[in-house]
Amino acid sequence: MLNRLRGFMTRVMTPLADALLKRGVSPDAVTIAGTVAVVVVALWLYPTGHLLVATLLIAAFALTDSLDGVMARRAGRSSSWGAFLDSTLDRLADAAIFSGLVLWFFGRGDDALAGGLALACLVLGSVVPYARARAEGLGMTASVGIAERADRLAAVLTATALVGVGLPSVILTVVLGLLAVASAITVVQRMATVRAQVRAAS
Ligand SMILES: CCCCCCCC/C=C\CCCCCCCC(=O)OC[C@H](COP(=O)(O)O[C@@H]1[C@H](O)[C@H](OP(=O)(O)O)[C@@H](O)[C@H](O)[C@H]1O)OC(=O)CCCCCCC/C=C\CCCCCCCC
Ligand SMILES: Nc1ccn([C@@H]2O[C@H](COP(=O)(O)O)[C@@H](O)[C@H]2O)c(=O)n1
Ligand SMILES: [Mg+2]
Ligand SMILES: [Mg+2]
Repeated sequence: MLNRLRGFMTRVMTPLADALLKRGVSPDAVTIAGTVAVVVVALWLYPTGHLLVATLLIAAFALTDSLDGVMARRAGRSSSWGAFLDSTLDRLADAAIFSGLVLWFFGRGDDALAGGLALACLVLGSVVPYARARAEGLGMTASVGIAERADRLAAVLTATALVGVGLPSVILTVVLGLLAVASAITVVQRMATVRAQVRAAS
């Protein structure tokens, strides 16, 4: 759903992208720095219970995933390497965010249900992009579904921030549950679209 905001994000990010390019910063550097920042914050501040600060930092750093692509396109430097690096490091960032929540809930957060649901989001959320990557590797497409990456991040980050400002933690439990279900549906949607393409080709 949020993928529709790509055009808007490009317009918002363009001045910053141009300024960074002018200073000699490469898209790859932004991809790597943004991922390292998300991973460090998620695995450090979530397990220690700093839910609000961690979420605000992660949301800011996660936006570098829009920035790097804008930079690559503005500089005419979009490359297969860049696409591979971007997608691979996205998986690390996603894994760190949900792992940080798992560590919190099974640690001092002391909520096994929320921890289990965060774990389900971690696993199902890694199958969603795998299905797309495998489809694309086989010459098909599968970039469909109700819970693509930007949707998953927006949902979990918003709910975590709300709990971080003091709202009941059941909000995050419910959102994690819905997100796990939405991720599973997205996997099924991607399998269905690949199956349809295979059938149409045979
Ligand atoms: C009480 C306090 C409340 C405060 C709440 C704060 C919480 C924060 C809430 C929301 C923040 C959302 C952050 C979301 C960041 C998303 C980043 C992102 O994914 O953007 C880039 C992305 C590009 O996608 P890629 O093609 O690089 O990625 C592909 C994707 O990962 C696929 O995964 P799959 O879908 O399959 O699971 C992979 O398969 C594929 O391999 C991979 O390549 O997407 C976009 O560009 C889409 C638009 C993103 C929209 C983000 C919305 C952000 C909302 C507000 C922004 C405000 C702007 C401020 C800018 C300030 C700049 C100076
Ligand atoms: N270091 C990078 C990062 C990205 N790219 C190119 O941008 C595309 C992804 O754009 P997003 O707006 O979705 O981040 C990616 O497929 C590459 O073509 C790049 O070249 N180098
Ligand atoms: Mg990117
Ligand atoms: Mg990306």
